[in-house]
Amino acid sequence: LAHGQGLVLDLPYLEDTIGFFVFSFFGYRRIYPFFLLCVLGTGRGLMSKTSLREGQMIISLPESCLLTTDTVIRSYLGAYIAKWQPPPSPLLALCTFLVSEKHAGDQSLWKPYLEILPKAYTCPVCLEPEVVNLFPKPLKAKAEEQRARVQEFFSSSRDFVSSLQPLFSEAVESIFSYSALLWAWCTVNTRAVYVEHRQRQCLSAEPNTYALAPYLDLLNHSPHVQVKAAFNEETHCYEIRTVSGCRKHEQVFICYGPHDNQRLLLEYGFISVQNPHACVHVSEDILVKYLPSTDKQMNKKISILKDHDFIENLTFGWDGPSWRLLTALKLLCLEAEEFTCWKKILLGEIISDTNEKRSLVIAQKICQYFIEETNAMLRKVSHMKDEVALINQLTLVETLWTEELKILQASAEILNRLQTPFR
Ligand SMILES: C[S@@+](CC[C@H](N)C(=O)[O-])C[C@H]1O[C@@H](n2cnc3c(N)ncnc32)[C@H](O)[C@@H]1O
Repeated sequence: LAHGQGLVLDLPYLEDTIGFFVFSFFGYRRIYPFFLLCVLGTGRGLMSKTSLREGQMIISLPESCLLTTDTVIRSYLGAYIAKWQPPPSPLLALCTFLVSEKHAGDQSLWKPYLEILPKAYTCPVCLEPEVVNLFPKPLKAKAEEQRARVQEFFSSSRDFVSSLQPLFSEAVESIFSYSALLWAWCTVNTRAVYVEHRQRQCLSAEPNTYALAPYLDLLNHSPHVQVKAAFNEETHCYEIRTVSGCRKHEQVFICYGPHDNQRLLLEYGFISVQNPHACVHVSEDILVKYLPSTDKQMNKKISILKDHDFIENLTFGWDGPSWRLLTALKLLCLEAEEFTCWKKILLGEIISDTNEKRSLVIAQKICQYFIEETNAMLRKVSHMKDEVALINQLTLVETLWTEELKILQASAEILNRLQTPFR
């Protein structure tokens, strides 16, 4: 199997577990051409028993199978949500329902689904701070934002959660603990599909676009496939069609979006090896690191880049430095007498051989700096793997840095070739 060794389980198992839920519980008996497949590396996934042609339906899940805020509002929680002021957010409503149903155990109608949900997640908010500390700088900042957002989500849930006490014999604080709400938050964040719902007065005005889709949410991500996924208003089903087709007995992948690895780790807790969208981000401080500090126009150049939205999304990728990164460097490398030409640079024009050459040299230096930094981080992670009992978390970070190193090495080679005409 492309993603490591796997174990194929046959339909009886599927019927026993989630099959019971989707096929029997909802009286929904359409048989999909899938086995459930256990794959190391991607977690569980689905495999097609037949080949799927371009445009063919992968899965069509009826609205009644979706777990949305409508489900929550129709439930025993609905009355509590309706009377709570200010109205809880759609995310809080869903998370509260997930925790409450999990607590209900055998009594929950959603038990078969809840049982197959992961017990733990690997989004940065779930990782140890010493592991997050090993992230590339931009990801580390986003991971810290994520942690702060989840903590705020938890503290702002306290009053609403207290209002639910009449529903439970145990103290609500112990049921809706930080770890329980974190688990629910990660479940929604990593598994929900996008379905627009009408705004409900009993919920806050934040986006109400989450739908948990049992069975469908076993589909793993590949950046190499294309799918069309949306809620079909005519059939009232959430439908996914393959655009690229799928071979018989292969795992069926969908594409969560054209995300780079840092985004995949941040939102879904995994890294995609050989991801064509993977890249290494160049921040402002690194961009100017190898430029002469004596350049009197440097501040002006930086503010031009900022005004024209050229200071962010500067990257190295498998194809070398991005056009945006080279353009920013060309502008920063302008000689004093060329400075008036800055608009031409932003339009993609070549100003002079000197400018072309200088910008490539600086790009190469930045790339080399990143290669050294990446190698140092890989050594650090490797030492920590010997000492700290966080092997899975450290392996995740190691994979991220290893992929970044491959990208930088490819970029360095490309930059070498680009400089040949100027030697
Ligand atoms: C919608 S679920 C897919 C089903 C999941 N594998 C499971 O066992 O429940 C999304 C999660 O699956 C995992 N995943 C999806 N695609 C992956 C991939 N290409 N490589 C590794 N893990 C992947 C990640 O943990 C992600 O958060």
